[in-house]
Amino acid sequence: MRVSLIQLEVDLAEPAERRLAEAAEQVRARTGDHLVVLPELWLPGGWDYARWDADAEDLDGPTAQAMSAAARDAGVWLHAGSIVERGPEGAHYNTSLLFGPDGVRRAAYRKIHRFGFDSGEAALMDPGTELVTCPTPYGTLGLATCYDLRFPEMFRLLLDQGTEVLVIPAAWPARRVEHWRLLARARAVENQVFVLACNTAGTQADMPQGGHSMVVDPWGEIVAEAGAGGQVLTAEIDTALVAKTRADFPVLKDRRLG
Ligand SMILES: NC(=O)CCC(=O)C(=O)O
Repeated sequence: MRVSLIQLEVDLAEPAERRLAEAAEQVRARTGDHLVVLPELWLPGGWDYARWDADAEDLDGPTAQAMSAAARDAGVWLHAGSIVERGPEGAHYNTSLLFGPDGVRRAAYRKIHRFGFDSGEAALMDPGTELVTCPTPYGTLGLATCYDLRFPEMFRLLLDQGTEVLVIPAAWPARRVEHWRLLARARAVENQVFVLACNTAGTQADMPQGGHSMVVDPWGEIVAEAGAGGQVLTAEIDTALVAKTRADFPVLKDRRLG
């Protein structure tokens, strides 16, 4: 399958409507791809906490509607990155959305691990509680978001739910970009899955973003990697490699602790 990771250079000085229209245009331009991925919180910004309450939307709000239409127009599976979801009773979630090529929402994942050590996201967002996987014609996708990448136990659980391709949108800063590169490969190697890790570029709320979106195969090889700036990273991947890797090097059969 052909995948494209749209590493958006998020400029929060730009009006949100323009950023939404531009992102939708970039998705529409990916006709011919099978799966397109956008980063975490690319519309409200991953680090501009002050905007989150005002920018919160419901699951069928303006971002979801624009992304649904773009997925349908392009005829692609679209992981639309994440929104600030306005949940029931004043709750807020960092929720990623997956649309099928018909524009129908197939999955919504509320980020489980919140970043900030009692401030920022950890203080302002509520934690998700459910793992999310979604079957597609190209294999089962397992959804995770940014900071989740640091919690390997989550990925074992996603593996046990059939994940073959992990899709991980992020707003990961430049100062820890080597952690990002290392952990994306580690999650691929230890679970023998493809990892599609789509980061943001640019600077948000004085926090330079790391870029370096990556497509990693189940052997841990980097199939494609972006630079630091805004970029569309496209790669061909063969998801049959998941079963082949697990058969040729059956390390997962030696698990003893669950
Ligand atoms: N948006 C995030 O989850 C940031 C995570 C991060 O900066 C880190 O894990 O380091």
